Amino acid sequence: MLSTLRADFRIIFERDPAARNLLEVLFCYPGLQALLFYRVANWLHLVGMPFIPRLISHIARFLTGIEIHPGATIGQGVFIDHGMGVVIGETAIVGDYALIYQGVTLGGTGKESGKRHPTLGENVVVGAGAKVLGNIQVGNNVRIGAGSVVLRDVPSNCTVVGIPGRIVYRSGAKVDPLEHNNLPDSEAQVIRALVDRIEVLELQIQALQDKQSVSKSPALVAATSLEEQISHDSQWCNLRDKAIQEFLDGAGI
Ligand SMILES: CC(=O)SCCNC(=O)CCNC(=O)[C@H](O)C(C)(C)COP(=O)(O)OP(=O)(O)OC[C@H]1O[C@@H](n2cnc3c(N)ncnc32)[C@H](O)[C@@H]1OP(=O)(O)O
Ligand SMILES: N[C@@H](CO)C(=O)O
Repeated sequence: MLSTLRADFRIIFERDPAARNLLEVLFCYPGLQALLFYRVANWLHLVGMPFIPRLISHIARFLTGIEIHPGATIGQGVFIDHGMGVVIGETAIVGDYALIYQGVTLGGTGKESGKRHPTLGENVVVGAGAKVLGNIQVGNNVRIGAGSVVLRDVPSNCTVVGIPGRIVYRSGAKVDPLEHNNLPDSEAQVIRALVDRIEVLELQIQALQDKQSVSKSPALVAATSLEEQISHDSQWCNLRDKAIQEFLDGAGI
């Protein structure tokens, strides 16, 4: 416990260029004061004392503007700078040496029960006003930009910014939000569409040609000429029958 308190105290000088001396840090850093209250409340919470831990947390919030549920788990050397408006939920876990600025919420989405608050790895920076919501895992050395809303797991060594939070740096390398290597190739798409269209037109032309060649097939030609022949023959028969009939009529037969 003592080493944790020492780390909570010392880290302020390392992390805050504005920190001048011991007195200033002890009396003018609400983050440190809230953590001191939390450490007592958390100990009482863990030994199963009812009500008092919540009361301590409530008094701490009144004095510092920082609300840390006694059930939260907070590592050593955590620095809550400025602090006003910070809310850390009951099942949140904050790894060692996190730096948390004012207005940060480590909260639930309102849709989960049980473990419903985030888990932050070690050495995480959460910028002013950022909201980290839900039972998500934020890896070590992650930096969350001021004003971000993080709703999904973040791997270690990343920088996340925006709403919803998106990774802009991963292990020191810039992440292209447009992922240019995965962009759709519009020219290739147009060419593909044209090739497809040409294939369809070719098939249609082929079908027309087939139809034409079928209509000119020898069988059809033969059939057509036979039909013509039959028609011609039947016309001739009609004429012949008519002539015979006229002859018979003329002969009075
Ligand atoms: C009184 C007081 O001072 S209170 C203290 C308040 N300060 C804070 O809360 C600090 C919080 N820190 C931040 O938000 C910082 O910008 C960090 C931690 C995100 C910077 O992390 P880095 O890994 O160094 O990222 P870097 O600065 O290179 O920015 C990366 C990209 O994210 C953008 N970016 C950085 N911060 C933010 C943000 N909060 N919101 C949106 N975009 C951001 C940058 O513009 C940059 O975009 P680009 O690549 O298109 O140029
Ligand atoms: N306390 C930090 C952020 O405000 C600084 O002075 O830079």
